[in-house]
Amino acid sequence: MSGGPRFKLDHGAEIPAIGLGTWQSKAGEVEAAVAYAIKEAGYRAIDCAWAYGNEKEVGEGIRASGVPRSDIFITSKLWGTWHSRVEECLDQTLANLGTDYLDLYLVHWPVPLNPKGNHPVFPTLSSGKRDVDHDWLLKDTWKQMEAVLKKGKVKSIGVSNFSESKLNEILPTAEIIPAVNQLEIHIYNPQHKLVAFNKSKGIVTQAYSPLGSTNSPLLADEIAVEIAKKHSLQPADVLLGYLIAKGIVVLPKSVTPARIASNFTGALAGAEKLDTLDIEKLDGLAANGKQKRFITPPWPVELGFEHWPPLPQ
Ligand SMILES: NC(=O)C1=CN([C@@H]2O[C@H](COP(=O)(O)OP(=O)(O)OC[C@H]3O[C@@H](n4cnc5c(N)ncnc54)[C@H](OP(=O)(O)O)[C@@H]3O)[C@@H](O)[C@H]2O)C=CC1
Ligand SMILES: O=C[C@H](O)[C@@H](O)[C@@H](O)[C@H](O)C(=O)O
Repeated sequence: MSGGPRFKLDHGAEIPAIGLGTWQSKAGEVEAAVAYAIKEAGYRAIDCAWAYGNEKEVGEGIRASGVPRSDIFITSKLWGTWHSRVEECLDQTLANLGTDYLDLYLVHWPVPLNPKGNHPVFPTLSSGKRDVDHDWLLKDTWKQMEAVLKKGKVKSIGVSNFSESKLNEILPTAEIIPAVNQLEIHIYNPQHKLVAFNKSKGIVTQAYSPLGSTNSPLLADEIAVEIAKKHSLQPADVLLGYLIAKGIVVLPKSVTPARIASNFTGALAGAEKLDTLDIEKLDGLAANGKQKRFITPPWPVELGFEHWPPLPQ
């Protein structure tokens, strides 16, 4: 099976420490990227979402790899307009991907959106603000997540973009603890406290945008470059290896074959070569003036995160 190192989830399943991201991977590019990642570069995990609009092509890429479905860890995510209809959104995702189960299903954001609004993905009010369903409770979304798990349609369930306060909206009534919390985590937004909170609850942290997303300044960070030079690594290897060394799953996205391959081998090399001092230096960057988030959609509700921009007026 391989696919690199794996981390244990609380209920005993295992999750590959490296997965390929697919957000903003375009039609005409993503099938080849996914097939290459699995067949040539050694990936065994793919991170998808209903909202990315490219799940059909991702599924084609998985099949084109020739690697059996059972060897691949597929994650997808429930979008906000579906919080009150979890199984329906999941069924669309399963049909899109051409599979009858997911390895991991996540609540994409802790923000239920109006299912009868003016747009199926991003409903808005006349003010232009996103149309949030303020009457729907996250604990009821979670009940439905538990139901699809019990039905066998998904092997693990988790959340994404949940702060400690949002986790506390579901934990008291949860029968099943989220296996994973997928968050924006990288050297400029390490969220040390939230990662520790996840750990205290047995929740594995996954890092999205681990390279700093599109046009990232992280790859040129002085300290990351210095550590890369010291170990004959690329800066991307340092950014990814740093997270894996801390027990955090990384989800680098690329549609460029050379980067898909080097992110996989480089992440492993980085995790092996970085020493305690390197990790300490990288851990301290955000607190020393480099704190920055790259993914801050204009949700008109408090998410409870540190370092989140003011809500839209
Ligand atoms: N749960 C959530 O809300 C979110 C989840 N995610 C998930 O996490 C994944 C990763 O996050 P994402 O925001 O895409 O950002 P990443 O940090 O993975 O960065 C992706 C960008 O970096 C480029 N890149 C990739 N590898 C290298 C490299 N070795 N050297 C230089 N540039 C490189 C890619 O370009 P190119 O493709 O052209 O090679 C792309 O522009 C997403 O694809 C998605 O699956 C992301 C955001 C939010
Ligand atoms: O997973 C990727 C991100 O969460 C992305 O789906 C959102 O940031 C979305 O573009 C939004 O504007 O809300």
